Amino acid sequence: MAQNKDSVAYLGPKASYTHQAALDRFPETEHELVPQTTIEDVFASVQSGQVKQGVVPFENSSNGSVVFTLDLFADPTGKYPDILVCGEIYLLVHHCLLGHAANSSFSDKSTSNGTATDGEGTTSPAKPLYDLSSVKKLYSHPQAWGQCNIFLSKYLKGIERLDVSSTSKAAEVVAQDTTGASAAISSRVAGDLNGLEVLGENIEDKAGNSTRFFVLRRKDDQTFVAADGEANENETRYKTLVSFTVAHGETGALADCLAVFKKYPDHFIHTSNAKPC
Ligand SMILES: O=C(O)C(=O)C[C@]1(C(=O)O)C=C[C@@H](O)C=C1
Repeated sequence: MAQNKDSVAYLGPKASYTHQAALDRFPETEHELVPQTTIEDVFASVQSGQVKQGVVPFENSSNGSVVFTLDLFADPTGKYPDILVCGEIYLLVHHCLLGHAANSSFSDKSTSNGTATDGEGTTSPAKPLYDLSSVKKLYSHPQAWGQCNIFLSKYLKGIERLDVSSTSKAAEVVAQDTTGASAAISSRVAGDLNGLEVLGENIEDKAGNSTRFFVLRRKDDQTFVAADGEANENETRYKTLVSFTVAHGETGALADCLAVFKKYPDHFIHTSNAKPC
């Protein structure tokens, strides 16, 4: 495990969307990017100080919250008391269906690109680039299924779906099966890295499909604490993530908590003025 002070953990392996988001913010020329097997491993490596920061997926424009990450923020067993969100990264997510196409024939490529959108930004389903009749198993991260419903229900209805820890893990698994029976929903980058064919491209339901990632750090990390102090002196405004639990037995408990925003409007600024930290 990297001890470098500029090390950044991410949900791996290489070529995951989380890796791509991490590279956007933390170029490898200045940071050591450290792949982790699960989102929880990213939390654990930041909490333990093994890495300086971590990148985790948080929510998707078409499929909503990443529940694994939300559960870790809720932290019911108190494992991650020092984790703080200190940044956000948005990534446009274009999914591909990846596999070994050696035994399949080409479908008509001239009609293969389904990227037209309707008025609501919904993408009509992309058409497969290859005959998919040999595909018997699909691998991906659970978040990806819900982003590709139209393509999956039209061309791969009833095919067994197997959850794996990330989309790039799915590409790795599928690369091992050269029979053509397995396919992954993952990125083109992961396909290239694992020697897989693109059997379908832009298979996400909605144009503009994007995922928001959070950057994590320890709240007592002195290098950031000093920078925060300096920023506050300059009246820099930050977005804030607040996590809390309400008394579930009390009617209106959540409304009571939220009422504080109405009661003290001067303490809160409109987010358009806030700097993504
Ligand atoms: O980073 C990856 O590749 C993942 O598998 C995670 C994840 C997520 O949990 O949202 C990241 C981006 C996409 O929305 C789909 C999956």
